[in-house]
Amino acid sequence: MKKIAVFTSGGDAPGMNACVRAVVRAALYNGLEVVGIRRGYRGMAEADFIPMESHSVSDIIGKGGTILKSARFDEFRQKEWRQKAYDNCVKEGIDGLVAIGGNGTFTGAKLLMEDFGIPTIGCPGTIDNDLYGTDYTIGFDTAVNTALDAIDKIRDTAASHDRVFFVEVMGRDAGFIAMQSGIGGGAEDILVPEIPDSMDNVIESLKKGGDKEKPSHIIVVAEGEGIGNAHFIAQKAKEAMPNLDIRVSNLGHVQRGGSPSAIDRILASRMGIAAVEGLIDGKSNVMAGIIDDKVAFTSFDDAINKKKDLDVELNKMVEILNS
Ligand SMILES: Nc1ncnc2c1ncn2[C@@H]1O[C@H](COP(=O)(O)OP(=O)(O)O)[C@@H](O)[C@H]1O
Ligand SMILES: O=P(O)(O)OC[C@H]1O[C@](O)(COP(=O)(O)O)[C@@H](O)[C@@H]1O
Repeated sequence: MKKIAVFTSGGDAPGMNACVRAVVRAALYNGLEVVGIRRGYRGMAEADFIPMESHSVSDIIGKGGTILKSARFDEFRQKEWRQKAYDNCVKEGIDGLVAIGGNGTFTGAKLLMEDFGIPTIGCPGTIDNDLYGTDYTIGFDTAVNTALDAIDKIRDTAASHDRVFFVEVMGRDAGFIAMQSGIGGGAEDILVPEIPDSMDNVIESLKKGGDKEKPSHIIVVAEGEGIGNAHFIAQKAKEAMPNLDIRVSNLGHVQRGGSPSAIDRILASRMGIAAVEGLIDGKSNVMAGIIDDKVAFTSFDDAINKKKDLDVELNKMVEILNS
């Protein structure tokens, strides 16, 4: 192996830059040439390559977003676009890839590998933490802390006005951010897609709040919650309990930005180095994750298809901590 490429794709997650830096520096350390591909698979199909030197990644470890930019590029589902991407990689002399992203990014990488045999290792980059084969994904810890900071601030105003707040956090299909930020923020209730909920349960929880002379109430709602989004749930709650002063706050994309936490910087650096060392060792079609604080490689198939379970028992804590 002589020359590898690194790219970020799908969403962006705080810590992706730390991962790009680790990949570049680990490649150079091991005597490999390295290029960056801008805007993920779009850049691969459009030959948007930039040579990376050690200084190219100076001063990015603490920066949010991704210097390589990210893109959602649905055309990559078609083989003709993957062919173009592969041809560009061959022209550029690339013989290994490090893909930083989530499920979709790994699906694209797996198809590229199956179609053309280009060795690829993935690093899990998504704030949602919903990837099998790693205890935590790059960006999750920072996103939880961002959500927590917002919940603390919402608590101040909720308490002053005796209000009920439904706070929606990200997590398209998973409740990891909701569970951790909800517990850390002292939420009275947490609604996640992994636990079947009903409006009756929500209303019961709101009534309990009233009984305890604790009229301010924070309910954290994961984006993928089965009942509906925070606005819908708030509207139903208002219909059932018109006397409550209810507000909704959707934290949105602020959760994807900002300087990565120490945990994310270190996680991303470990994963980036592991990906390069994995390629050098002849590994491919795998994701470099960290399980029980040790590097672990998991096949793209498993990372994509197996579901990482949220520990639903954590929800029991919410009941105990609100008694
Ligand atoms: N089924 C697929 N086949 C080929 N490429 C895919 C597929 N799914 C996703 N991709 C590529 O990966 C990119 C990132 O996927 P996406 O689901 O948006 O984000 P993430 O990687 O964070 O899950 C897509 O924009 C597309 O270029
Ligand atoms: O605005 P976008 O880019 O479509 O992303 C929104 C999505 O990004 C996420 O934060 C994470 O998505 P990725 O797994 O693609 O990184 C989801 O929770 C959310 O639904």
